[in-house]
Amino acid sequence: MVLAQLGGSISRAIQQMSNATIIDEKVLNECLNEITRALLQSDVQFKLVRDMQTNIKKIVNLDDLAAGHNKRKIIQQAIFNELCKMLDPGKPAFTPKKGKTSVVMFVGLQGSGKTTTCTKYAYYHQKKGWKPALVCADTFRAGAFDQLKQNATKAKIPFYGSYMESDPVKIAVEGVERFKKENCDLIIVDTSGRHKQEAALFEEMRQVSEATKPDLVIFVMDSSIGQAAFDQAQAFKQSVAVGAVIVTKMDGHAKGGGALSAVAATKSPVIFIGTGEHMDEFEVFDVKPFVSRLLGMGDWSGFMDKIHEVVPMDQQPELLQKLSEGNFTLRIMYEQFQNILKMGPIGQVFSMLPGFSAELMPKGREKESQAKIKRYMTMMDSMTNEELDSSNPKLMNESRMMRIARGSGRHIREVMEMMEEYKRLAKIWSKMKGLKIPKKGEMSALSRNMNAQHMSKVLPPQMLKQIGGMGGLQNLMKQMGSTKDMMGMFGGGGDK
Ligand SMILES: Nc1nc2c(ncn2[C@@H]2O[C@H](COP(=O)(O)OP(=O)(O)OP(=O)(O)O)[C@@H](O)[C@H]2O)c(=O)[nH]1
Repeated sequence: MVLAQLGGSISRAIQQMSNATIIDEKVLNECLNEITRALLQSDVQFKLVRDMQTNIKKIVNLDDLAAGHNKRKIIQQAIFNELCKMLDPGKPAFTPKKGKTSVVMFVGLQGSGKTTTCTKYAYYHQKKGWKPALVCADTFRAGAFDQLKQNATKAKIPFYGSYMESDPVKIAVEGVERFKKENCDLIIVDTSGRHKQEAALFEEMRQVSEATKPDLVIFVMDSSIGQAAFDQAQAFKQSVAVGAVIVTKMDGHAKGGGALSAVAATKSPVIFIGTGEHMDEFEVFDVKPFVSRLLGMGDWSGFMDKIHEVVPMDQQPELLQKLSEGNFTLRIMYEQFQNILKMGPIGQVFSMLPGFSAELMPKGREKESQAKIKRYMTMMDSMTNEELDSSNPKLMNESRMMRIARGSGRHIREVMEMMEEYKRLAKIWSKMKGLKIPKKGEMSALSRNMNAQHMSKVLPPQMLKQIGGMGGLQNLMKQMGSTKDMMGMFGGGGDK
């Protein structure tokens, strides 16, 4: 999970606040100071952090919060909203349409990860049914074409470039023309990342842009530069119409928060983040689900998208039906683990599950988590059908656990640990009972289908009263426009 340290610090600050018997000015200030320290450590600009603190204190007027209301949830919601505001540029980015040819030009400084990111972007869309192609118009860096060619070949994506031609504009125009003729619907042009002088670099970008008329220019930047991203993003924006940003190397640096907030301040939307060197270590950046995952509140709709992506179509209706019945058996957990092992970087998937805190899956510990999942599955392979399909927690007594431990060559302590994990997950998923889950391709329907009745099952009763009961909830949902965000905000069925 990216920004695990930042997310963990914020979640801990909120948790400590909620452990206080009375949440007064002092307790709130301590919580906010903790969050301020974490944000500054993530290199978020001081002014942005100060404004956030001021806004939260304005919103959360403790005197107005009558005793008994869920102050923690309300403060968490205020923190959630302010973090979203900090990361949201308030401007959507162009999104390519399948079947309609789009030309996307990548710009960014050498070392930012641009060439790798071009291929990740192409690969991501290829998996979603686009017909992408890559054009290497970086004639400055020797080896740029070879690198793009190697990446493209590995990802089985058509590419165009030249060892002979030195004019980047010529190569770009030829490449775009050729792939238009081949009916590619997403033509990606990689440009030079370095020149002797910056002016020459910006001039070349302008010429390539002039000649290829891209539908979207994506600026790629390395998150390790932190808040300095503001100046760099502004500089590129002044020379070519940057329409979106991809922030790379979010897996390696603690300064990612600074980079993300700085880019938002330039009003350029971040559309993806790079989370590693591999092709699938590439995540859509959507502010609310990102902040929701950061705070360990999960990202239900993102997880459902993943389920649709990896669960075989014929298994989906039955699995989703069982989940919506809130009947989370060990067999479902086993099937989930099988799917999760197929879904790609575990940290990315787990962070979408409500209740899996950001720190639970820090980068580099995925291997350990993967091994744990496999151990759990080995133990479940020694279970009977009755044990796998039962939702009666009392069924699993000591002698059964002894038998399972012996059968799987594990210690009974490990079986007990697995059962504890199962009970925790079952509790989280039980809150999803009755959730209407749309079919594949209608994920946005999740927000339409999840009407107030379902939401009222997930929200804490005091919160429902606070909102003004069912009527107030319907009204709030209309304002929110999308209940999937609300799911994230109210913990998405998290077990807190
Ligand atoms: N850890 C990590 N490494 C990354 C990420 N994105 C790119 N890289 C690595 O960063 C290094 C530089 O990436 P390149 O794709 O060569 O990008 P570049 O240096 O900007 O080269 P040009 O685009 O040709 O200017 C390579 O080793 C990549 O594997 C990321 O999200 N995480």
